[in-house]
Amino acid sequence: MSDVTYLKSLLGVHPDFPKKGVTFLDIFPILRDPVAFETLITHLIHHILTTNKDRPEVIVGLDARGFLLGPIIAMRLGAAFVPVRKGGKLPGNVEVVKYEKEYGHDEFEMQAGAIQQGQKCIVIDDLIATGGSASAAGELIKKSGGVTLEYVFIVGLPFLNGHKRLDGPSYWIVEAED
Ligand SMILES: O=P(O)(O)OC[C@H]1O[C@H](OP(=O)(O)OP(=O)(O)O)[C@H](O)[C@@H]1O
Ligand SMILES: Nc1ncnc2[nH]cnc12
Repeated sequence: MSDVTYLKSLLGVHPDFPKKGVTFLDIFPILRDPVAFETLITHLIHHILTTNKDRPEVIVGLDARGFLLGPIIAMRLGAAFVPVRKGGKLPGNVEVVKYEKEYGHDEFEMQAGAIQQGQKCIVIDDLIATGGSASAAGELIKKSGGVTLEYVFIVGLPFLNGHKRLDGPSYWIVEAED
C-alpha cells in the first residue's frame, strides 16, 4: 500500500461537523498510530526537501493542528518553528490579520520579529479548505518580511479552490472528494 493510500485510510470522516453541510476530516487517527505518524512526517520532509531548491529557514505552523506537525518538521530540518496563533494569545507586539474560513471567521497573529527579513518559510497545517487560514498566514509572513516557499498540508479540498488564493505553490498528501 502506498503512503498516500495508507494515510487516507486512517482519516476520520464526520458529516455535519462542526455544522450542517461541513464534512469534517479528522487527522487524529493518524497521530494515534506511531507508524502512520512517522510515515506522515517522513513523507512531508521528503516532499519539502525534494520540491524546494532553497532550504527552508522557518516552519510556520497554524493554530491549532499545525502545531502538532510544525515543530517536528522544523527540528528535523534544522529550521526555526514560528506559531501563528488565534487572536489575543501571544504576548508582546504582534502582527494581526482577520480572515474567513470554511465554517466561520477568525483572527491570526504572529509575534513581531519572529521572522527575519528575507527568511524562507514553509507554512504547515493539517488541512486546506477555503484557504482563508493559510492565506492569512501568508499575509503575516509577508508583513514580517519573510518569503513563503510553499504551503504544505496533509489534506486538500481542491474543489473549494483555497489553493488559488495563496501567493505561492501548495501541496497536500491526501485529496478529499466533493
Ligand atoms: O482553509 P480554511 O477554510 O481556512 O480552513 C482550514 C483551517 O480550519 C481548521 O482550523 P480551525 O480554524 O478550525 O482551528 P482549530 O485547528 O483550532 O480547530 C484547519 O485546521 C485549518 O487551519
Ligand atoms: N472539512 C474540514 N475538516 C477538518 N478541518 C477543517 N477545517 C476547515 N474545514 C475543515
